[in-house]
Amino acid sequence: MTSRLKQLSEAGQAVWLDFVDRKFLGQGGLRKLIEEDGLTGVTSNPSIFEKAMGHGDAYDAGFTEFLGKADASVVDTYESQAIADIKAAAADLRPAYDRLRGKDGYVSLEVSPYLANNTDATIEEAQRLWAAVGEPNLMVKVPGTKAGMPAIRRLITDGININVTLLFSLEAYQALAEAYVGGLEARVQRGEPVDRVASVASFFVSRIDAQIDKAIDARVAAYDPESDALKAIRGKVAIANAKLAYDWYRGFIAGNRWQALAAKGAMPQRLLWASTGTKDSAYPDTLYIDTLIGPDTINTMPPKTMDAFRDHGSVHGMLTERLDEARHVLDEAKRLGLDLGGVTTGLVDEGVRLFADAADALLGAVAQKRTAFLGDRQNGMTATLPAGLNEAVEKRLEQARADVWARQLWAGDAKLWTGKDESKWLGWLAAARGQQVDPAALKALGEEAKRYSHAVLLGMGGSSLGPEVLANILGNAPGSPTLHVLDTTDPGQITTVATAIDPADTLFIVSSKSGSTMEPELLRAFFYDLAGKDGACFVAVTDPGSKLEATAKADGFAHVFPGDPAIGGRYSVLSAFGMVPAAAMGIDVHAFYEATAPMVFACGPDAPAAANPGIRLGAIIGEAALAGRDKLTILTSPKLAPFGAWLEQLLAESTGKEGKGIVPVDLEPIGAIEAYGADRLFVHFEMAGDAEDGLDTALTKLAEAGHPVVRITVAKPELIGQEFFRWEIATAVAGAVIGIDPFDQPDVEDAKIATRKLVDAYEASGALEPETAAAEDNDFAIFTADDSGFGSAQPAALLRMHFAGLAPGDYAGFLGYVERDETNAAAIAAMRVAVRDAKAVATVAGFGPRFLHSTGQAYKGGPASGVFLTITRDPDPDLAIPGRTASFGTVQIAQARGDMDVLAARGRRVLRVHLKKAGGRIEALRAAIVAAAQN
Ligand SMILES: O=P(O)(O)OC[C@H]1O[C@](O)(CO)[C@@H](O)[C@@H]1O
Repeated sequence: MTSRLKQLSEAGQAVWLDFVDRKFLGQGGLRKLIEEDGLTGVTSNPSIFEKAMGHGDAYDAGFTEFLGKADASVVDTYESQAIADIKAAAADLRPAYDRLRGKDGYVSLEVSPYLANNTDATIEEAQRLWAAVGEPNLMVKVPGTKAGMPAIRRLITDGININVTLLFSLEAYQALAEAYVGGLEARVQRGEPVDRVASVASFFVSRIDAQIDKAIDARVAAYDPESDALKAIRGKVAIANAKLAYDWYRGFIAGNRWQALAAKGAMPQRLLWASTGTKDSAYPDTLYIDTLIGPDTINTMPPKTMDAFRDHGSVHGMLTERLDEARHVLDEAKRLGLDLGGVTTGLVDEGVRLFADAADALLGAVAQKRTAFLGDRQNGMTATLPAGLNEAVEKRLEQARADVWARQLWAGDAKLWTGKDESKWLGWLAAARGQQVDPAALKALGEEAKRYSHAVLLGMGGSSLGPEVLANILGNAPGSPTLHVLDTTDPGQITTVATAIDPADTLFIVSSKSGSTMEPELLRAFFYDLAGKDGACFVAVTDPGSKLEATAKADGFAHVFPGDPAIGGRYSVLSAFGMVPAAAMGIDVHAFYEATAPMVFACGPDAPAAANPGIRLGAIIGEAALAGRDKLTILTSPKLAPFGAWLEQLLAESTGKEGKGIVPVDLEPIGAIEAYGADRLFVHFEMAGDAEDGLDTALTKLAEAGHPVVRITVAKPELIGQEFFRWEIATAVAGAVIGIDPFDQPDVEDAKIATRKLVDAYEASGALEPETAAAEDNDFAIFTADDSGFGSAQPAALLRMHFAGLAPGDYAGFLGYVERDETNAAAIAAMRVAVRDAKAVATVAGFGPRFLHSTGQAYKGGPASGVFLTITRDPDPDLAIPGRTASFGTVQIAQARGDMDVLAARGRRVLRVHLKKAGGRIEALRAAIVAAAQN
């Protein structure tokens, strides 16, 4: 017996398959349907590909082959496989296409549903897919939205075959017919052929009944007086709607306008019945086939519906029959207030959303496959979160997916944050792909730098911390100079570097985005003098037009490398600010970007929130902060320890404002469980083969005790660039979660102003403003912001009172305006441990003025929970600044005082200890703090 499906084609209706799958195609399933059932077309959509690709392993070999050639974005990975399937289906259908001379034999591939409301993007994507598939029997599928119509007209004009999807109403269908005909007429006008441009109008059926029937059922259940009339049209509205669309089609193609095109060989835009699987089990499963048969139409069926029709479908009930009844059904629907217009409008939006949801699921699944395939080429991340936080994170990720945060972020949509000028600060996204630097210039610099044994980078905050990570984690290549980073005014530290180098054998890199930051300016003056005013061994990295650029030109610097003004300092490491020093150290910048790329792809606009490692991390740290776990505690395996200083400036300066934000806790030695309050989130970084004894067990115990623990693994040093990028995305996303602008630093400026005031006064008068200690002994002089409440207590008593104020959720900050060396670092670490263990609070530490350009923002502008101890001393020996009255030591003290004034003005609890020469200096303070914490 002839297949029942074949009988449909005999009745003039083409049978298409609404399904694609790699195995099915590979096993000849489509060819069998073509042969046995007379099938002449295939349709696909994001849901179909999600079912095919998102589950099972049928595509694993394809993914492996594609990604094995070069790493790629999530969407490119998906498309590579979708296009392969579409090409395979096109090949199977090609004999039919040739035999029917282009009248049929098509396969459809849909443009991204994310573009459904964007005409230009739809055009671009359709043209791209058309070229990528490169088969004449492809139909690019475009949603029939308002924005879709002009795109369709344009694409038809271009001669691209178009399947228009998501048509529900007669009005939309008529607008589409206008677009199609308009496109063909434009071709005729240009003298181009129209006989091989094909288009179909996919009219959705069952979804209409699903909505209308629901409304009917609700009213019947509520004993509507019209219940009988309502029941009489149940399950009939969608078919009536389709029949009238077909009736309009017949009238239209009979008209003169169409006939003129037909005379030139144009093919009518056939109606294609889609959404033909019944949604209501009370209806026959072939309802939307049996009733919609007619010449020059298509019915695309999912395999189940096709099987059902093959088994028990009936070929009767032509579309042209009982049109009066159809009109009556629609009249009745109108009379009964069933609002078909509202339903069909709503269904377009819902259809777009459903396809976007399916695309999210599909791309999420592909992202996971991609990550699994890449193995340790992409840094890993796992999170163990307490139940409440986990729930909040998953909820946030779902919101981020539905509200398209990934695409909003990459498109620079300020609405993701506070709607201010955030869109101007996203240059770091392109920079991560190597687009901000000039590779040839960097290569040349690398060669040039080989003539030096040392390189010294002079910069602050973002301009110094990234290069410092690169120097400490990657180091210089053999034959290239060793990089020293100076981000201080501390005379001892400057002297240490000045004596470690030979100025005649050193390349100096002056790095400042603004080009007006005080510290690099003073350091430049100092080293320029030291190098005998020879600009040839200096290079500058600075934003175009800065004061530093002018100085560099005037002083004959060897090169000036431009930054991108659309990148803030703390997001600048993957731009010239990180890559110039990297190149100078002999690091292969091109290879570095390649090693970073997997994370850039993984965090791309096409990776839905839950499968996007940057967004997931941002949701975790943002939600943790909202839940009071705002002390992000950084623990690392030894080789990754230098990363913390860069990370803390990124997090603190980006999020710590308006009394909100994340307080990063770096270099605090791990402690016992009891030492940690409920305000912690632990983040562990581990380089392969670098595990620290006992740390893993300690982390497991912390997680078991209910603390959130995120673990990040890095296979080798070269992959550190991935963490720069992951955390930049995460920080930007955490900003959105917390509700702040992650790209400004509103509280940094005040300390700079206060310092300048003090230094200017010094330059004018030769002395800093006098100050009176609140208490003094042989070791220390203690200064308070005001003398209220302290009376004439002894230093020890003042310290005790200061730390006694620490409550759960507070943190203690040690701000040392002393040389950043091992002795001081160890002493401060011991102070932190003593306070943490005694008070169960988090502790932070910074060396001044370095931290002023980093965590200083959060200490002043973030949560008001900091209790600070500023540590100063008179430097001995001090160091003169060329051309200035003030010495480096004076500037450093002025910075400490200026910072303390601003902290106090912001209501932060702060005390300053000035270490006296007579005492044991830092050791004496360590002992005093240990004692003060105990009481
Ligand atoms: O590169 P610049 O302009 O010298 O700024 C250095 C650092 O100072 C800050 O502006 C904070 O003071 C940081 O954001 C920045 O990274």
